[in-house]
Amino acid sequence: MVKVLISDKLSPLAKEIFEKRGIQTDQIVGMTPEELIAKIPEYDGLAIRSATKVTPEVLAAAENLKVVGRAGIGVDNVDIKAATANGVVVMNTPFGNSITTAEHAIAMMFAVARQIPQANESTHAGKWEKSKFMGVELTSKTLGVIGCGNIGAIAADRALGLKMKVVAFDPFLSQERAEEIGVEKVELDELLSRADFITLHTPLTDSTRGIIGKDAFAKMKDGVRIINCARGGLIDEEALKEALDSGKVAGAALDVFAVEPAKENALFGHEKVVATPHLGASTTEAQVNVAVQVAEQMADYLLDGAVTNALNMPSVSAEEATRLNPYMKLAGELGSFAGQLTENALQKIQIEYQGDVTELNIRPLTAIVVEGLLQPLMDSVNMVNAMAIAKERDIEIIESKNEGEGDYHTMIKVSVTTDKQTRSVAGTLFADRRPRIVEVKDIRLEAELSHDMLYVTNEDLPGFIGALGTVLGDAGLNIATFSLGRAAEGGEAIALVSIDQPASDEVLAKVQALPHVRQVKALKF
Ligand SMILES: NC(=O)C1=CN([C@@H]2O[C@H](COP(=O)(O)OP(=O)(O)OC[C@H]3O[C@@H](n4cnc5c(N)ncnc54)[C@H](O)[C@@H]3O)[C@@H](O)[C@H]2O)C=CC1
Ligand SMILES: O=C(O)CCC(=O)C(=O)O
Repeated sequence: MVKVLISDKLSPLAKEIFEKRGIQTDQIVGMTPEELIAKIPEYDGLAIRSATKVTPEVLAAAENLKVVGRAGIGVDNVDIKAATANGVVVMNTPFGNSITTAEHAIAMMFAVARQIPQANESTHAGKWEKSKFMGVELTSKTLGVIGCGNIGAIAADRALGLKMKVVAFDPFLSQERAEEIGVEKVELDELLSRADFITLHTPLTDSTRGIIGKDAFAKMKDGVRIINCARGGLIDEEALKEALDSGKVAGAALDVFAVEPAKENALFGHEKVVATPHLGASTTEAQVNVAVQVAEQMADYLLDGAVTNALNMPSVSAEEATRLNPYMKLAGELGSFAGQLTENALQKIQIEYQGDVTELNIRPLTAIVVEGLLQPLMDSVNMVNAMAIAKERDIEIIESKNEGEGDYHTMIKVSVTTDKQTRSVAGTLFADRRPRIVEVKDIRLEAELSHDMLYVTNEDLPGFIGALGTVLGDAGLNIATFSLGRAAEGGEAIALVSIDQPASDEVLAKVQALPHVRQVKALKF
């Protein structure tokens, strides 16, 4: 039975959805890394928020794990490289909490502009410090948005509604999109020098870590206010403290911290700092959205092979998955066939899609061909990591589509180039949707693959078939199917023989010794 572990606090709807779809689900929150490592081998799926750290060690222990689902956006708590290498799909829910998080950023902007948390505390203490809490208006002020993706764009939209001017820095923001949102696209330095308020909405990556540090503060207006509802590591907290102390920065509203959970931080207790404990996504609506979405996505993948919002796999809808399934089998068989015939270092894989298959999403098909090809070389390859492994090994992959039909209504041809030669194998789906091999080394034949096969190449001369049948019969091997093809009369011929039991090395040696045999190989599918 398929099993999922929920290791963070998620709406109970997630468990309900998993169970309704027949997936056994355990929720264990607050495990230590060691406890998670001990528990994870039991599960096919792991559903998390931000507290669980999916480290290489966790992934190495996760022998049955197929998918990690992040109920939220940021996946900096998941080692995606290690997940890919271990063949684990990583999914997130990119829109479920965007509005909520953008609203939190706007709430934090008001809080820091009017010192609401500080005034609240003072008023509760009976101090009535009316003159202490002089604020600033937002109307007509300039908001600088760093990272204008989903959340940044919503925050910008809300700020425009508050009659602010919005400038945005985002290297991937097009001029058209900026105009559509209603923001002025600027470079970072210009944003820093013009903004009265700055809000951060980028992921934490190597290029964004510490994007707001000493140098950036020096370029800002005096009295600027900073809001961070993205990730703690974007701001150098020491530099921020200095800028707050010097008066350069009038206030900071922080939902996220360099180290979380943040029980201690140099900024805590600072009178100009408003802090919340990573509450950006914490609304009822957002938590329902992300929990439902992650559970549906993970169940779709585990049960039907549909891939949505994966960070390390191409997307495949449930409808596409159904149409793709027979092609996946064909692509896997072609890859595996070519891989078992390949004895030298792979240099190039060419995959040609012809006819009906060109209407489908070919990326997962290519991934599965490459998986099949690499499998004889390594155990740990699967369709999630196959492309990355091929890239690492400098194997060139070329896909091409030819919409017109050839002799078959649909065909996939895989050509493999090694340092010695190029070999190809092609297959189609017949009306029964079962795969058939229709070409090997440009020689036509028609074979359905089975668990144990013999691949024999020989010179096309009389007597070979009888001799081969005798060797197999003498060894007690029953022939299930026998497919033959030849380049030309008397030329190279290929036999693909399906046998009911595997052939021993001794049988293979006897076949190899038959007159006119060039090569014999036992294949497994
Ligand atoms: N506080 C919280 O609870 C939450 C925090 N987040 C954080 O918010 C971040 C943003 O989320 P979304 O807007 O949904 O992501 P997104 O992917 O839609 O947008 C991120 C934007 O940052 C831009 N970007 C990337 N590198 C940049 C750079 N060096 N300089 C400027 N811009 C850069 C990208 O081009 C993209 O447009 C997430 O990565 C996550 O870390 C998300 C949800 C909740
Ligand atoms: O799950 C949470 O509360 C945090 C949300 C978050 O940071 C994200 O979605 O990136």
